[in-house]
Amino acid sequence: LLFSKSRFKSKLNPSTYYPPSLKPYPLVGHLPQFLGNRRRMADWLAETLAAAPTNTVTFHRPGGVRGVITANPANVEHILRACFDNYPKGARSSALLHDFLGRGIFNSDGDAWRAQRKTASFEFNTRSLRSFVVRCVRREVAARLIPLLDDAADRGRVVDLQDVLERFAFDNVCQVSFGHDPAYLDVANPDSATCSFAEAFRDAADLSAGRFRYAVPRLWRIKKLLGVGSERRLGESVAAVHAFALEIIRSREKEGRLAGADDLLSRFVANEERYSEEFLRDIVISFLLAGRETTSSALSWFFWVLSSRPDVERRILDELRSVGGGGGGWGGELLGFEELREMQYLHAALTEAMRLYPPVPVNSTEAKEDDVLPDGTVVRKGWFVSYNAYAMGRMEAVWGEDCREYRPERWLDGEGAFRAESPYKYPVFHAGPRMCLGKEMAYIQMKSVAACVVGRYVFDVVDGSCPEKVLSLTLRMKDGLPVRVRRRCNDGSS
Ligand code: HEM
Repeated sequence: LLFSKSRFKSKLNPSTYYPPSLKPYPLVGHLPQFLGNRRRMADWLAETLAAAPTNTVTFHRPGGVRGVITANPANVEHILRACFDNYPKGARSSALLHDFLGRGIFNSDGDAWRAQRKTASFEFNTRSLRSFVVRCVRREVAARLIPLLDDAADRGRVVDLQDVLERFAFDNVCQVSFGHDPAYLDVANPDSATCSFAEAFRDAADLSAGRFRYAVPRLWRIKKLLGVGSERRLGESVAAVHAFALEIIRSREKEGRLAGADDLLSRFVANEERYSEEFLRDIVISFLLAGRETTSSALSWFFWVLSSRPDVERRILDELRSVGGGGGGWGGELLGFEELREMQYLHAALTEAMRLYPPVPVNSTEAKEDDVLPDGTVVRKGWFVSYNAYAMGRMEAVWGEDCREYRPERWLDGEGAFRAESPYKYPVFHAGPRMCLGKEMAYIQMKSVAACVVGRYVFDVVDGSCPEKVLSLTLRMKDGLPVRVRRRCNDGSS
């Protein structure tokens, strides 16, 4: 009896139970399973977590480093809120990202994080920043996005929509963060300084993220010491990004806060607190990283999902007409904040796309002390503890039997108004004290772009099969999203 009881307990306790396909190997832990599934990592992890008794699995890395990945909302709440102090980003992640992000808000814990969070959350919540964001987005849509898509429609050109959206987001977040317009979407008039900054930024982000994927954890340190390979390239791109950011900071400090300058850097410079150049550089780089690929990832997946859902597109068009059609047209006009706020169905359609394709698919912390998660999973000091937002969107236990279906209606109440869910069930924007500061800004940007684009154009996706996913800091499409662009007819039909 005792024997069978302990067997039963170990099956229920995910810290000791492994399904046959997930038995760790001596010395190398789960590395063979990770390597075997590297091309479909996101879906493999989602399947593995769905099959686990409490949607939580303990993983072994080579060298015995262990960690827990969960898709269980009670565990997520425990990590992100109830025991927040026990789950900082931790020394490992901080070391991997330090060259690029320094002590910026994304890469700091404790008092350094708290101080930045306090100032930044005050600024992010001001009405003047919100109107500044709306102005920047409208300008970028009118002056660059529409001309680019009109040109593609006139010439019947195929465009990589993911690339277009990433360029759009980069311009936008640079303007909001430090009042600089890199004109990266202005593909017809490339400015070499801008391109090299944007490309150095992209390389620095990709190569820093690559450090997390080393099978031999400290190999990158040896490469850095020797100045070879990816570490040499990382050093060069980080130096270029830092130099560019410092140049802007110095000129801003000289000018002080310019009359009417609403960007985040000017606001930090104008603060009574005197911040060092390094502090300002790190925080600005963190903002750029936060806003650069997140909204573009969300919009790329949204447009891909929409390409096979004319019913959802029709409802967005109806809503557009009801809020902003002006002269009775089908929208596509540049909407203001109030009109965007009224677009509850569009809000739901974007939120639902991010449930299935969260821009930040996985997020990790490091346990400061031993702990037990609400589902009984044992966590040891120093282990990584991650939640997997991608898997959570595909969990029957969280969203019900239709969890894999794209259904914006699940976010609407009987009156058609958007109804938010618990952030622990939907941690797409993180949750608890470190919740995303740019959520409102992101929705303004995404809704403006989606409203304008759906109202004016029809995209024919060149290859209709599901794009291959790249699981990095953000969920990108490996080969982009090539589309043919057509102008929508005046009556809204395609
Ligand atoms: C769809 C778009 C976005 C999504 C899904 C998203 C999601 C997230 C997530 C998951 C985190 C937690 C990351 C971590 O702790 O490692 C985060 C943090 C953050 N986000 Fe966003 N984000 C989005 C857009 C933005 C934008 C446009 C900004 C503005 C610059 C922004 C600013 C921030 C900041 C400053 C933090 C750090 C908060 C802290 O650590 O206290 N985000 N976001």
